[in-house]
Amino acid sequence: MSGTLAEKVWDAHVVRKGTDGAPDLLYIDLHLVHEVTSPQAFEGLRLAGRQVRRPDLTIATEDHNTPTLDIDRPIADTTSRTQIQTLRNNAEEFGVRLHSLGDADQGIVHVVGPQLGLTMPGLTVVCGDSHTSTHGAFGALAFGIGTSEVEHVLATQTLPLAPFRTMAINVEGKLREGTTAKDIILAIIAKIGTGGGQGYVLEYRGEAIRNLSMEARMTICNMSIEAGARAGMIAPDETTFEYIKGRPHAPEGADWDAAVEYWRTLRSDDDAVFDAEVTLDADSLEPFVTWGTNPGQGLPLSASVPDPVDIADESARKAAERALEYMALTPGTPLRDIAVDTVFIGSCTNGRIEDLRAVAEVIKGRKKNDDVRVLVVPGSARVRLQAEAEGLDQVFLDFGAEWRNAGCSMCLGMNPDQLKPGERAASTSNRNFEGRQGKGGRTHLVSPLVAAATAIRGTLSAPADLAPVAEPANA
Ligand SMILES: CC(C)[C@H](C(=O)O)[C@@H](O)C(=O)O
Ligand code: SF4
Repeated sequence: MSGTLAEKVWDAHVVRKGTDGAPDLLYIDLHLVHEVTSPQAFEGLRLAGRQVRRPDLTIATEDHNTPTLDIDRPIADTTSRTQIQTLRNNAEEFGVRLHSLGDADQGIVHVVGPQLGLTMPGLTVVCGDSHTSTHGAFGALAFGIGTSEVEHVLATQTLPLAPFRTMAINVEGKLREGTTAKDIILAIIAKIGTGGGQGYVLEYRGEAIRNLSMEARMTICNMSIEAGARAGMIAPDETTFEYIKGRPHAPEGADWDAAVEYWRTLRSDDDAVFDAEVTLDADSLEPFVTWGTNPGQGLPLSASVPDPVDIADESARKAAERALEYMALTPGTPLRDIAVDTVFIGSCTNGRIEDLRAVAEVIKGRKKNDDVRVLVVPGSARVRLQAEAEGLDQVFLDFGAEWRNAGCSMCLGMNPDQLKPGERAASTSNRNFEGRQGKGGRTHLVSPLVAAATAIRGTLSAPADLAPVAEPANA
């Protein structure tokens, strides 16, 4: 029977089929855990006298509450310290592997899983975190779950899941220079809206997707949730296999060959029917930035702040009015004229080594704008080590940026890295809700390339807006 990628992975994991509209019970292959959504789940186990059913399929890391400075000192903030200590206690009590601050494999949960080779095609992956959709880039069915579901998975390694609908997102053509995966996903969300993916598992397909690296594919799947989707997926291919091969948890020898043979079957059949289809043209795509307070309020960088008067739909108009007021923006202002005081480069959307390389390439030999504070926060300690091995840290420091330790950091400001009221950031993260990066802070979501150029010019900019670096006279 022909099916979509998502249906194939789902069907391979049904432990018990639901009848009369009841959810199917699915087997879970990988459970990722962090400090924010796990304390009550472990407490639930403790109260019920239960164990973690499969500690070998469960892995925890510290990310949201970790400081990015002075990580060898006790965490100053009491709430964060308690949160992290609780995870450490739980991991020890229940025998769960934990990568703590200071460990080379600590980092944002969605950066750590793929990096260790734990995230693989065809797996079901869950985590008490909405951006678990990131792992779908490998052809895994990856869902964010709530704390009570975390407890259920800890106790049983299964999860009852309601049926989903499928949406194909076809991104055809070739990306132009200066346009990236981030621009693709921001454009998709602007097109279908923050509720456009509700109830769906999205499958990103087409030439532009096939040409993307794994890291870029993760950027896209990461933000599926910002379109309201249950999950986002991309069929695995040679790029996927290449990325996984040789990683600490990747299969080896005959197991590798068998795995790849199976992984090759994980694609939507040519005659598979999707419940919905959307198409985006990569050829005409420009760098995209958000102007509002949800990830769907985005436009090409060459556009101007929209005038709510021109928005026909009343609720969208009201949302735009409110967003512009919060963002302190005037309709008609060219987006390129918007000055920021902070540039944040990091998060599970764009905190991987490739993102840091892309930024370094743009800023090399230049200085940041005097009025802008630039924070570069690697997505994991490994990314940090790799960047340092490549000398990227020096490029950031010479530029005038701050080079920090790994974690979620200013993506959501659960640690000291926050915007002050009224401050405005260009951020490579995924959410621009009111107060997301600090109370009263204003966020423009951008790609790493736009972040880099903005840090130089001080206003939202793309690398194409930069004057060439002057060659030394004696060169
Ligand atoms: C803290 C966590 C539950 C949350 C999420 O689920 O996404 C966070 O990671 C975020 O990005 O807002
Ligand atoms: S980096 Fe941001 S989006 Fe990703 S898990 Fe952390 S807080 Fe959530």
